[in-house]
Amino acid sequence: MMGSAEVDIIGCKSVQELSLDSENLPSNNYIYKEGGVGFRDAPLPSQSDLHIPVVDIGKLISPSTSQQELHKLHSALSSWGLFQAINHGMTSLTLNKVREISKQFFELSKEEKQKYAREPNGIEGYGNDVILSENQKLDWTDRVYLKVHPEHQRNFKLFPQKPNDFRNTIEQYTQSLRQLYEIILRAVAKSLNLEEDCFLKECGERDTMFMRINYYPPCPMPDHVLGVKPHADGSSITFLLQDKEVEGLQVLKDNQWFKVPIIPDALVINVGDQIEIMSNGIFQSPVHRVVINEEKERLTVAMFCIPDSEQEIKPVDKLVDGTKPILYRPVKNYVDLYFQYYQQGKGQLKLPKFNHSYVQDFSELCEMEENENENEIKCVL
Ligand SMILES: O=C(O)CCC(=O)C(=O)O
Ligand SMILES: [Fe+2]
Repeated sequence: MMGSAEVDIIGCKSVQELSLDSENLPSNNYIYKEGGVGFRDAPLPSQSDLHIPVVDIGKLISPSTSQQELHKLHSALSSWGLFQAINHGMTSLTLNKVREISKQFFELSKEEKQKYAREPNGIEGYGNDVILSENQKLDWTDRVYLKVHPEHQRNFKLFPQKPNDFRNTIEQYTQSLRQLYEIILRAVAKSLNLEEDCFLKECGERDTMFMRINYYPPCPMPDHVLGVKPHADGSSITFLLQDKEVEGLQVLKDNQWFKVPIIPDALVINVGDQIEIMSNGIFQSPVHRVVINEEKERLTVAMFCIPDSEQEIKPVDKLVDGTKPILYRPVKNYVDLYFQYYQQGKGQLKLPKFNHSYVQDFSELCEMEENENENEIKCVL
């Protein structure tokens, strides 16, 4: 762990700094030899008769149109695990403001940004991948990761004070997404013919929201370096505000990567592993990755909704019967396990399934967690 000089050096630099050093190509830790042109050539779903579904939130909540929109939502989540939400109540002005203050933060000097740096054992703040081993593959991205909900748990020491309107903008954005979170979780439950507050209750009262600003500097080797390696999110649901101009997000469907197109005022909403568990696999958290650009930087803002860590997450009773056997084991504090796994560069955490080889993986993980409490591996951004 952390032994080699090379790893230590990479660890000190932001990806932003690495990208400015035009003399040097990215080090091996960033390179996927097998990458090749396929990385960036993923088709847009529309070129293959498939579409990433668009759901109109206004229609979803209006009694005269909700049935039809619920149907779309159900079909979107069961086929892709994600959709683009339009007419969600936030104006382009609001969304652009969120993009702008995020971009302005990354334009600050290194010293200013460092004031909000993640502590070595912490998870929140400004930084990039935690390096745990020499062979770990690294993501070509710098991040700001902050707990934004509930308000009293915000760690203001790590909230940028510059640009001046950073905090206010994030405050308002969080409030809007909080409302949208409730709307979406209700709709997801209704689309499965469950009580509408079913998933909200399952997520517990002390659920949290973490915001992650992802900044992807240009990269001279875009066919062999990834902005974010393939993963599914450990959340209940995730909201993603994409860059308005630069593509990068890809989603895996039927073993093929597809680009997620840019709709400037839409939010990409995907289910995370914890809704996959609660829905007993009817909705599966999509595997996605980020490719990068040779000339252009890209900036996105993700908001992860996380169930109460004390809450036992399990398939809801009504989705289990003789014809639909229970697929997942109950789990608490899934996100902690998820981060440990991801950080070790093991890729995607296998969900705690019954009757499946995954179970073994998962119990190993639980043991790992118990053994490592003293020597805690703290994670990412
Ligand atoms: O930046 C993106 O397009 C996606 C980022 C992402 O998948 C994540 O932060 O989990
Ligand atoms: Fe993600």
